[in-house]
Amino acid sequence: MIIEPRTRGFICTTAHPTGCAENVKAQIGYIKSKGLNKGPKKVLVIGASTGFGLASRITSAFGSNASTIGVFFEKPPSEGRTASTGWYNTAAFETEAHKEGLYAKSINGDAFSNEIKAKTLELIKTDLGKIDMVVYSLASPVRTHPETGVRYKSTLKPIGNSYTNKTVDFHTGEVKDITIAPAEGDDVANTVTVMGGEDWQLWIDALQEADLLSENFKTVAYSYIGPKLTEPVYRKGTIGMAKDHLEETAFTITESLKQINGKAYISVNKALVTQSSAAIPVIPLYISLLYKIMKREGIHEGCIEQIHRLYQDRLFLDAVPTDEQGRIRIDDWEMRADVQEQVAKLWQEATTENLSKIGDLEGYRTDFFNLFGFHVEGVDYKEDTNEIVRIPGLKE
Ligand SMILES: NC(=O)c1ccc[n+]([C@@H]2O[C@H](COP(=O)([O-])OP(=O)(O)OC[C@H]3O[C@@H](n4cnc5c(N)ncnc54)[C@H](O)[C@@H]3O)[C@@H](O)[C@H]2O)c1
Repeated sequence: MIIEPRTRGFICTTAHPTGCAENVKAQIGYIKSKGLNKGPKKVLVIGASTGFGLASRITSAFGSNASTIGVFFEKPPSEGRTASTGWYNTAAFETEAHKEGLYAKSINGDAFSNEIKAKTLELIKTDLGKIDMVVYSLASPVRTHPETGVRYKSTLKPIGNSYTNKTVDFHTGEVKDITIAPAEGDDVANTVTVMGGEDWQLWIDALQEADLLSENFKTVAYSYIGPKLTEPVYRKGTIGMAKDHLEETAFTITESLKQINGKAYISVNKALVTQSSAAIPVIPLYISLLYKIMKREGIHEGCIEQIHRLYQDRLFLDAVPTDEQGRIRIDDWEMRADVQEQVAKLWQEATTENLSKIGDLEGYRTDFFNLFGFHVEGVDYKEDTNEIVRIPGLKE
């Protein structure tokens, strides 16, 4: 079929297999060209099909020849309907990994559930024995609690007062004010339940109880801080409370891993266009201004560059550099004072009329369509494309 982007706000309901495969190959090419001095050997990536999780899987496999198991929640294709983007990404990743003789298998389902945890543990036990790293890179708006069956929804709201600021509709380029009402009722608690650290801890506890973690095991989860500008809706909002909880959980997990000399890390990553960040009001405008400055300064990175730097210059050094709260910082270039000063200045100036000049709206849009395999250079979108693609190592 001829596959075209079908967007609804920040969602795209179609994905292009060839475009997704080209994206994955480009990320693999980047890692191969850079190499890694040191890396993991047997890795479980939870949230492995898009964004930072996919980049972590690629960096592990093609940087240090790691065997990888990926867990994710993606929609398979059916006749006349494309799969979701993470499905095609994974199919391409596994095809490339298998060509090089690398072990790569995947599990598609709800990572929050006991069933998917049990299935993953079984696969590790049978195929890998013990693993030396878990990357926890889930981003989800909902979580069904495995014990109670209650379904919690996360929100992206300020706490205390409503928040008004500029935002952009990145499809039309219209810059306008948006007001977001403050959290109410159980919004904070629910968001912490979905995006906090409880599920990360449950995974590590289950793996440890099953004796599947090797000596000096590492686990890393991803967090975000961002500038003052977005604080009310991000770091001091409902999602920020969840990130606080996730960050505290790193200490609890490290404590529980003492016997095997294991350690849990938080890596604070840069703001990037992913399916998750596109959903957060205000952030797309911030990212389009940030991209403009970081590209001009020659310090722009995507997910793959970020994760390569995380492995090469942080996580696998003998002494892992962290901030005073024990977090790894690969948002260091985003947070540079000169970068933030320039973004804050542009923020004041940004209007519908000037955004395409003073910001990188085009870069934002390209990245957004690229997420789904569209607007990828070299892909012939007029060509008839088979939407039915198999993931070779998918565990049914
Ligand atoms: N995008 C950013 O700007 C940014 C910046 C810093 C930190 N982070 C953090 O990085 C992490 C990953 O975010 P991302 O932006 O790469 O997101 P993403 O949307 O690209 O990836 C989310 C992944 O989680 C999987 N997933 C979602 N729900 C699931 C479920 N119930 N069961 C199994 N898998 C499920 C998806 O299949 C996908 O693989 C998040 O913790 C996010 O807060 C993101």
